[in-house]
Amino acid sequence: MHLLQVDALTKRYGHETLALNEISFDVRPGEFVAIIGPSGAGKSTLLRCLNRLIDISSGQVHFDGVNVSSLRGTALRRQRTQIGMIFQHYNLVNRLSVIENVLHGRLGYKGTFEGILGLYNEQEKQEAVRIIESVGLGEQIYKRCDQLSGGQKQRVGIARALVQQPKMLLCDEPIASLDPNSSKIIMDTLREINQNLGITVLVNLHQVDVALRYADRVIGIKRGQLVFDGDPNLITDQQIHQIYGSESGDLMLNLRERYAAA
Ligand SMILES: Nc1ncnc2c1ncn2[C@@H]1O[C@H](COP(=O)(O)OP(=O)(O)OP(=O)(O)O)[C@@H](O)[C@H]1O
Repeated sequence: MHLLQVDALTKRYGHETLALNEISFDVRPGEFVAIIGPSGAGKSTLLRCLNRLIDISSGQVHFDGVNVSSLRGTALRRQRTQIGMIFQHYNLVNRLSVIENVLHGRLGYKGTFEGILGLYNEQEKQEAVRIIESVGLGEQIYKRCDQLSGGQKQRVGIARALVQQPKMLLCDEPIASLDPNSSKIIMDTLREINQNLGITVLVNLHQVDVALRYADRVIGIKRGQLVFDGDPNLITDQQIHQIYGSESGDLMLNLRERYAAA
């Protein structure tokens, strides 16, 4: 049984740009999948199509047995509670506290009235505190988000996604704005969530070495097409070259240096 089934997914922006060209793949529950590819390959577009932040031009996406390709209104909102989203630039409300931002993850479960008034029940608040503590932000619960470091902000983003009680996390370049130390904390946190809570993770990454280190499976995208789908241990220099083209020379050198140092 697959959690996610993507069939011939195509996305055009206007008449000019074919951002995704008939992409097909399936994801089983509990997989940790890294999506790699050069800038402009279509990685962000892919994640945004999967939870319908943007409309699909053609093809189909099934999530947990539901065809999400054509969902609208309440049905789409309900569907989105099942999928947590984590962004490169965190998408937090900076003037609000950590717990207020995290509770925003519950909005998909609320009616408009409750949502506008920010009405959360005691159980939701306790669960939010527990999750904030679990990502190591116990001392920052009432701090405004503009007083946090980038790595801490991203942990708020992860906590906000987790209070949704999602079946899958979609992470769009979650470490692209972070230093190596914070990046490691975020990737370790995502791996723990995957392994301990069984939540399926799809993560877009620029850094091939990080993808190879953390993922069970790598999907390579180039100019909107799927050009690799498999075990990260089996990816060859030639395949990295195929995905990254002329950028791959430095990449492969970096990879070899890193593995030699490990
Ligand atoms: N809103 C948009 N309107 C028009 N074209 C877009 C839009 N968003 C993305 N594109 C185009 O679609 C293609 C895929 O972009 P996308 O952002 O999905 O790639 P990416 O692999 O995530 O790149 P990066 O790693 O640089 O974020 C690019 O050609 C981009 O210019």
